[in-house]
Amino acid sequence: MNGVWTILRRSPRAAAGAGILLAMFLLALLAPVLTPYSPTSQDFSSWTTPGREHLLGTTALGQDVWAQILYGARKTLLIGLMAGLIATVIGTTIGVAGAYFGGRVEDVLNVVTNVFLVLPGLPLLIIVSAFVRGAGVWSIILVIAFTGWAWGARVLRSQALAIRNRDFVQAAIVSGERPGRIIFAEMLPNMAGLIAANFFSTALYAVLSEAGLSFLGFGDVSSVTWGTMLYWAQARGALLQGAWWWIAAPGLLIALLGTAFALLNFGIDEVTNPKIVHSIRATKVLRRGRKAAPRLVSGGPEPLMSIGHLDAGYVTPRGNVRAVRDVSLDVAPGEFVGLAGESGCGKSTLAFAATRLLDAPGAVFGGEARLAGTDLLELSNEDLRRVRWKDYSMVFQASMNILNPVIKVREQVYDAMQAHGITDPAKLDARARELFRLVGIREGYLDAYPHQLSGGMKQRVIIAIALALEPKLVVMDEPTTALDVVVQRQILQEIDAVRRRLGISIIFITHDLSLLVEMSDRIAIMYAGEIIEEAPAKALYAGPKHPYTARLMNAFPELEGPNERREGIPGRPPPLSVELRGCPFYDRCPSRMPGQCDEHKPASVEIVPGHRVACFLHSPLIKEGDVAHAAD
Ligand SMILES: Nc1ncnc2c1ncn2[C@@H]1O[C@H](COP(=O)(O)OP(=O)(O)OP(=O)(O)O)[C@@H](O)[C@H]1O
Repeated sequence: MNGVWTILRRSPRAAAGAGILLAMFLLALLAPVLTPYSPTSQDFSSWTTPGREHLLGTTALGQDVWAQILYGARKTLLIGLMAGLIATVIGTTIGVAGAYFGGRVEDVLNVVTNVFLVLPGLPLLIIVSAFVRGAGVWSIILVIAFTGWAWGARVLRSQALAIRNRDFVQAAIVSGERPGRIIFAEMLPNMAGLIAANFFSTALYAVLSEAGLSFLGFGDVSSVTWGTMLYWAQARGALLQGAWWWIAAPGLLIALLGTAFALLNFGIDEVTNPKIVHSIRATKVLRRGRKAAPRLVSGGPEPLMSIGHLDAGYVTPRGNVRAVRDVSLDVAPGEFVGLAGESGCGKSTLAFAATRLLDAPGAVFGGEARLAGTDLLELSNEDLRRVRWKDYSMVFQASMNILNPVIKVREQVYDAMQAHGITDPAKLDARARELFRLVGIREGYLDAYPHQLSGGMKQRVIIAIALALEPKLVVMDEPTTALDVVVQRQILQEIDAVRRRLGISIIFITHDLSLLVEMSDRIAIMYAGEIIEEAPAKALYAGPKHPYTARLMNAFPELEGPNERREGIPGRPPPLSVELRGCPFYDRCPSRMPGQCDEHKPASVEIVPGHRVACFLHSPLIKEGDVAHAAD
């Protein structure tokens, strides 16, 4: 339900579509209240023009057109929605089953889908409906659903294939979950936006098909729908008689209903595609208790990026996974901030949420992400498009896969610049060459295709694109993890050189704490969705305060000195789908204090300027509630 409200709130198109649809539902429901006449009774004089007695005039047989419109809405809506629903269920089942099971099943389902796709739609509809002619509204619904599911199956299969390869689905398969559970609990919720958009586009197809079939006389002409009204109007020569109302009323309403479905389709796509679904209920709950975001570096410069009390995660059928919990983090202009922590602690969710890229079922539950004072989470999609790439950009681990293999690198580098108004060919060329020099690729590769470049070069191209408009901030989530260590180091050195030259800020996410110590001005350590320690890199290296940071440091080899055997951290982080009481590291902490650390949550406290830690060893008296109280 939250998702529905979010879509309506964020997309004026979806809201307009829903408004029109609601109005039509009301017309259909309130038909007996809105007209005293039956849609089929022929009690009136023929061809009466619209007026007080007959709002929309009468037909050749003396039926009231307004009554026909009201009662016809019932069947037209029923046909549109039910045919849309059935076609979506068939399309989703076939698309997802093919993607999930692969092999023979996928081959067979693909052939079936392709056969339906190549058969021309209208002739197929006409042939099938000719067979079931006169069999009633439900046969029309089934005919339309039967001929209209294939396109949805194709689209949903593509998305299901992508989701099936995601880590959480692979993990569910490996852990032996049943296919039905994986499909319904893991995959389908991730496809909700596309399934809903597909439903409305199929409903649109159904309404238009019913109108077309009825108009041609292949519908159930004995029942009153907007489509059969058109059929009878045409058959009785309404236009020749000048009875425009008989044609105009159902015609316009069909167009309006089609528009409503199309608007809902676009609106859902607009909101679910641009990577954010706000959970309003959760947002409200969390905002009620919002405190002022703490400034990280006391007395430091005004931050460029200020993430304040950000809560984000995933909406799943088993409840919300709170992968980012009340995280506040500031980044000063030109600063290199490293974010480290074990796998699954929420680093990527934080990066995606703060840059408005969190895909459904990901959701921002509350908080803010201000870039130069503007909260990115509040921007309209249009405004977001304006600032993305220009004011901030992102490089992710698999970013190099976004390069289109059949388009030359040059054009793909030009893309972002052209989208922001740089169109002069000479300027584009000069800038592209400069960027390539900056990230250490020979300019000649501008005219290569991506498949001619190595993984390292492709990732450099992505970094060049991210820097193209000289953004103030670049968020990098494991940008070099897929590359070998030598290339990794070279690229990182170049990123650092570019940052210093252009004065951009960087948020850099990695598992590799030793790398961060070398590169960063400041480091934040994440654990179980929270930032548990943050400090200047050198201070953190020299004296980590949180037992987790200390153990994390110990798990990596020293930068210098003899090689020693490193210890891991025994135990596992707590699940993020449950509320945590006390310190999240309690179970694994060698210094835990029963009665204190498991009962109370330690607040993040600045123990020396610029060094914050959330641990009772260093802030024994301060619990989270105390801080909230003090802030009030
Ligand atoms: N689509 C999803 N549905 C439910 N939970 C998810 C989904 N995606 C991620 N999670 C969970 O959210 C938590 C945080 O994941 P995230 O990818 O942000 O961690 P991370 O620190 O970036 O991990 P890594 O370093 O391995 O990339 C994990 O526990 C993960 O299982």
